[in-house]
Amino acid sequence: MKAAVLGTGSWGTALAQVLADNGNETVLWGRNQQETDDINLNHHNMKAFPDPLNPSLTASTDMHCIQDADLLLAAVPTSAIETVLNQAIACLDHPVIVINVAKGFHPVTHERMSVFIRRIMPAQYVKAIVSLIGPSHAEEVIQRKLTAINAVSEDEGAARIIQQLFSNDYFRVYRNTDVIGTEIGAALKNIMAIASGILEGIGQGDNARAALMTRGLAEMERYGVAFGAHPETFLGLDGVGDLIVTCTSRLSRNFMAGYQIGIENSADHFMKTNTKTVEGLSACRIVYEEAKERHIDMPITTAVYHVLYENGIPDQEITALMHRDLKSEEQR
Ligand SMILES: NC(=O)C1=CN([C@@H]2O[C@H](COP(=O)(O)OP(=O)(O)OC[C@H]3O[C@@H](n4cnc5c(N)ncnc54)[C@H](O)[C@@H]3O)[C@@H](O)[C@H]2O)C=CC1
Ligand SMILES: O=C(CO)COP(=O)(O)O
Repeated sequence: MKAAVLGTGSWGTALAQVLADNGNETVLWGRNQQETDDINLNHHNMKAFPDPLNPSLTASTDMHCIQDADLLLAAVPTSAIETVLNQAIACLDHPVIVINVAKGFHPVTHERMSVFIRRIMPAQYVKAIVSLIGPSHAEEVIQRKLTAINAVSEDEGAARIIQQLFSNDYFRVYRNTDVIGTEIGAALKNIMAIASGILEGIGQGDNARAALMTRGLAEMERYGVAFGAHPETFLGLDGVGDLIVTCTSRLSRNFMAGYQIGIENSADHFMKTNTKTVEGLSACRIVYEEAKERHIDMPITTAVYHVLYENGIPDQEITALMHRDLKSEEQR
């Protein structure tokens, strides 16, 4: 198989290395010449990692590098995916399996990533769409540390191909057909990771984090089910799995965003200065708006929304959450 990976960021580079480790010819497309030179000449992507890369990886800033690929893996943030896929479409002349790894929603239409990709990719260029999502810090995958993730598609044959293609000694791929539940789980856990970082930043402890993760999971499931997800999906890699890895780790940019906001007891400075990919910021806005319209009870998302977008004070939002009407709380 020849694979083309769009994006020379941390996740694109790490997944390209998994493909290269498995013997696939793999090229990365990126917009930054310095990064593609670093990959081609030094077998490094210093902007993303200090670790050396599989030397068989190549990179290019010319989108024509995707032309003979069997597989197109989009590894750019949700905010950039439309621009980048449109550039890719202009260079395609044959059908490919499209893999999405972004966790979030289209910033304007609020579509899940696979829905958005299906809408903008001309049907004659799409063999299948698969989301490859799960608890997976790129910093660990690049060091070939053990990771398990889901290949998600309604097309079980395509999910099976992706499962075989990526699985190896350190990377184990499961399959799931609940596209709605997995994509919603992978997006909403970023909101909970921001909340978890806030708790850490304001000096709360393990009890608070356990409560947040448990109630956060209930919220993710409630939202997902309202959109047609299977509730059991949220007990899998794209629910509780990804929730654990991001709510408890300083490798998570969403957690670290929350941590800074918690320390400062305000999101003001962070929102004005952040340049990193923190998908939970736009996911929070989108989920807040969608939940409001559909009357889905999302107390943690609402509190994070107040902090990020309405100058809410983190410790006051937490006090308000603790004083919610007890009668409305279910047992779990
Ligand atoms: N880093 C990780 O551990 C994981 C990331 N993801 C998801 O993967 C997606 C990408 O994340 P990362 O690779 O970590 O982000 P990153 O910030 O490390 O890299 C993003 C890449 O996209 C490129 N890019 C951004 N805007 C662009 C534009 N307008 N045109 C062309 N290229 C553009 C950047 O140049 C960079 O190469 C996100 O949705 C993230 O949630 C999912 C699982 C793990
Ligand atoms: O999705 C991830 C791990 O599964 C990466 O999390 P962050 O985007 O918060 O770094």
